Amino acid sequence: MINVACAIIVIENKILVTQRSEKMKLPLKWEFPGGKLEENESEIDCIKREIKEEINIEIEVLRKLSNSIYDYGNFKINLIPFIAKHILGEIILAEHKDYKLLEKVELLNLDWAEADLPIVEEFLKLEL
Ligand SMILES: Nc1nc2c([nH]c(=O)n2[C@H]2C[C@H](O)[C@@H](COP(=O)(O)OP(=O)(O)OP(=O)(O)O)O2)c(=O)[nH]1
Repeated sequence: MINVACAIIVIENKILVTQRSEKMKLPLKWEFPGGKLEENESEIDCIKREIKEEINIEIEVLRKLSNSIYDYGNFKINLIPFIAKHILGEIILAEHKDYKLLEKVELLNLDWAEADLPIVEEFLKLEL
């Protein structure tokens, strides 16, 4: 099982979502940006590092949501979600095809990576 941290990043009351590129696994699916934990790396360090690497911004982590464990068949993932806020920097995509800043209700309309669906649902139930 691979451990992947991801971040629901709030920027001026909108939620940042990113689209995987054609070349990545799960091509063109929407996700919360993030990536795999490295050896001996904390979940928080991982998500801050991945967000800086992938979308060029610095975040402050606010809280953790429930992990989502999902079996894609050829690999199994433990997806570790955090809510975070944007602190510094402009969005520059290093790997993703696209991004959107959406209202909460708009999150339901995306073609999500399957593992993200329970996270989207938990997030939508929160007061924010
Ligand atoms: N970053 C991120 N990955 C997710 C989410 N949901 C989901 O199923 N995944 C999957 C897609 C990837 O297989 C894995 C994250 O790995 P990654 O983005 O660091 O690496 P990758 O698969 O693109 O690259 P690689 O395995 O080919 O080296 O987790 C999500 O919300 N965010």
